[in-house]
Amino acid sequence: MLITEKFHSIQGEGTLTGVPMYFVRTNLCNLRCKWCDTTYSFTGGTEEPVRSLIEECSKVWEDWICLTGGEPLLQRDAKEFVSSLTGMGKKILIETGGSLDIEPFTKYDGTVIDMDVKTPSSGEERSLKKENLEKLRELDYIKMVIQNEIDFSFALEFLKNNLVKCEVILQPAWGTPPDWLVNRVIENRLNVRVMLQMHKIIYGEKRGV
Ligand SMILES: C[S@@+](CC[C@H](N)C(=O)[O-])C[C@H]1O[C@@H](n2cnc3c(N)ncnc32)[C@H](O)[C@@H]1O
Ligand SMILES: Nc1nc2[nH]cc(C(=O)O)c2c(=O)[nH]1
Ligand code: SF4
Ligand SMILES: [Mg+2]
Repeated sequence: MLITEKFHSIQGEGTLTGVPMYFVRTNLCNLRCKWCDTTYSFTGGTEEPVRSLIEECSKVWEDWICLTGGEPLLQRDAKEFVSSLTGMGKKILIETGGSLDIEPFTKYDGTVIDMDVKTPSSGEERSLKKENLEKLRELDYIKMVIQNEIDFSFALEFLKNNLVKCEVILQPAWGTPPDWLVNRVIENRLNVRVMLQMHKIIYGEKRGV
């Protein structure tokens, strides 16, 4: 697998926020979100044999591995990585942009999928693989990054037009006032969760945290 970085931290986003995890960040992404905070994963990277990555991850003290990127589903060995480690009892949170087929990764009990539905401010709002919506399980969740009123309206429309079985998280694009988003959710009586990127609140905008 082509790797950008690996580090120990707590999960900073989504329903598992606060849970200690070992992060494996793969290199390369097929999307180019305008506000992407991880553009350093677009180039470079170090090729690491999947077998040695599996061995390394099987030995970490954390119950959870966070497989992120870049776009981790682009990696040919991602399935082997997930099937081997879940087979050994590790749990894996997979962060994906939503444009690639998630089905192979929903077959394992030990996985949770965090799937973005890209909003207009990303410039990638047409990238969603729609079939993925039916494949999400109850424990998975959808994340929409909200930067402005257009994104919020997009989220409203999306939730009106799609039957979503799992939790929906609205995450302010970093720098967007969270109180604005919370007020919009309340005004619209939206049953979603608003969550911030806690690792950036704790450490600031840094790599490897
Ligand atoms: C860096 S991406 C990597 C995984 C995958 N490519 C994806 O987009 O889900 C991890 C998460 O960070 C979010 N993210 C990236 N830049 C952000 C920003 N500036 N503000 C808020 N969330 C951001 C993405 O939307 C995604 O949910
Ligand atoms: N602590 C921490 N939590 C995260 N959750 C998703 C991340 C990501 O960049 O994919 C991330 C990250 O970079 N750090
Ligand atoms: S899909 Fe994820 S890694 Fe790729 S550009 Fe968008 S936020 Fe960044
Ligand atoms: Mg990040």
